[in-house]
Amino acid sequence: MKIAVIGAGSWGTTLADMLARKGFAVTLWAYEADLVERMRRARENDLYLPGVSLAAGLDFTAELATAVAGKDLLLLVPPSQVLRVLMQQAVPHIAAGTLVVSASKGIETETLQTMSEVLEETLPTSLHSRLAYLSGPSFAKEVAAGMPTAVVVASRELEIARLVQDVVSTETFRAYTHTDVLGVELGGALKNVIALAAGVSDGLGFGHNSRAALITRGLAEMTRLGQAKGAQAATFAGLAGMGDLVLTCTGDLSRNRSVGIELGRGRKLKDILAGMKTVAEGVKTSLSTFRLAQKLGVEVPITEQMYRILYEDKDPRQAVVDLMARDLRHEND
Ligand SMILES: NC(=O)c1ccc[n+]([C@@H]2O[C@H](COP(=O)([O-])OP(=O)(O)OC[C@H]3O[C@@H](n4cnc5c(N)ncnc54)[C@H](O)[C@@H]3O)[C@@H](O)[C@H]2O)c1
Ligand SMILES: O=P(O)(O)OC[C@H](O)CO
Repeated sequence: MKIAVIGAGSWGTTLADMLARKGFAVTLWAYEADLVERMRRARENDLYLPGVSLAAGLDFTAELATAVAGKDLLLLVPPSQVLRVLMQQAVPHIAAGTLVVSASKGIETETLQTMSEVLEETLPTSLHSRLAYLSGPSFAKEVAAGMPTAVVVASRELEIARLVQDVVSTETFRAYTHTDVLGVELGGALKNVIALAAGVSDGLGFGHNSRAALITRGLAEMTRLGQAKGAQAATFAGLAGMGDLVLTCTGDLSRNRSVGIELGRGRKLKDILAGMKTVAEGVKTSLSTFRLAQKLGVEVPITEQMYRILYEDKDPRQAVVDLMARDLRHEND
């Protein structure tokens, strides 16, 4: 099977390396042409995955058309906000019958569309039944180090999910199948917003009680919004929901949680982002999720406060006060 991985950030590079080691012919497309040159020479992604020696058979290119042409499977791993433009450029070169798997976690800010909605709008209808989504608790660094990891592959067509499950699973990377595409992709996108909030809580010096409350009530609002959009509630109790939420709200490797910690310590968003070359998807997804929730008439109190901290420069301490002062209610309301 010939595979192209689109996006050479830490996750795309890790997945490309893993699949090349499994014996597939893998081409990794990078946005940065100079990075391609360096990866070819040193077999290391010094920008996004330093210190990891890449598989001998892994091929690199900065040409998107070359990357996608003649492939059996495309694994899409760019930041979510650029998926649309990349697909618009790639479409004329994608062969009929190609499997297309998205591993990006986010919601477009302009359209409020999820990755499945973006792909269904940009790819020809003939490819829609060939689409799948990879999500779940998976820090790239830990996967690259061969640490046991469990993820979910969702597709509306169970057969396609099974096919992709077989392709991506290894001795240390265990994929489960799912058919709730929306639930799986929303779990991965929405948890980033709650992870920012958990970081803010840590940065403010709050403790385990606060974090546990954010995780649990965060899951409640993720589920509420997901259901309003047509996802299944049970999906949010699985790897792509609760699993990824716990990982990202507690793990020191999370970029989203790290950004939240800095905000909680009083740094300004633009200063934090200026020093970052990696993507913290939750920053943009806070905006899209808050707008989406307003559009669907769903209450998302944690996301709303995160949006106000990020986009209205609200003092994080006041955001906590406002969250705690809301009307008292039943837990399941
Ligand atoms: N890193 C992880 O542990 C991890 C795990 C699961 C899912 N993800 C998801 O994978 C996606 C990619 O994240 P990552 O962590 O691999 O990236 P990263 O933060 O390591 O690197 C940033 C990436 O953005 C790319 N980029 C920047 N500007 C671009 C542009 N204009 N056009 C195209 N590409 C551009 C860079 O080339 C690079 O590939 C995100 O949606 C993320 O949520 C990441
Ligand atoms: O580092 P983060 O916060 O982008 O999280 C990475 C992955 O989504 C964890 O599953």
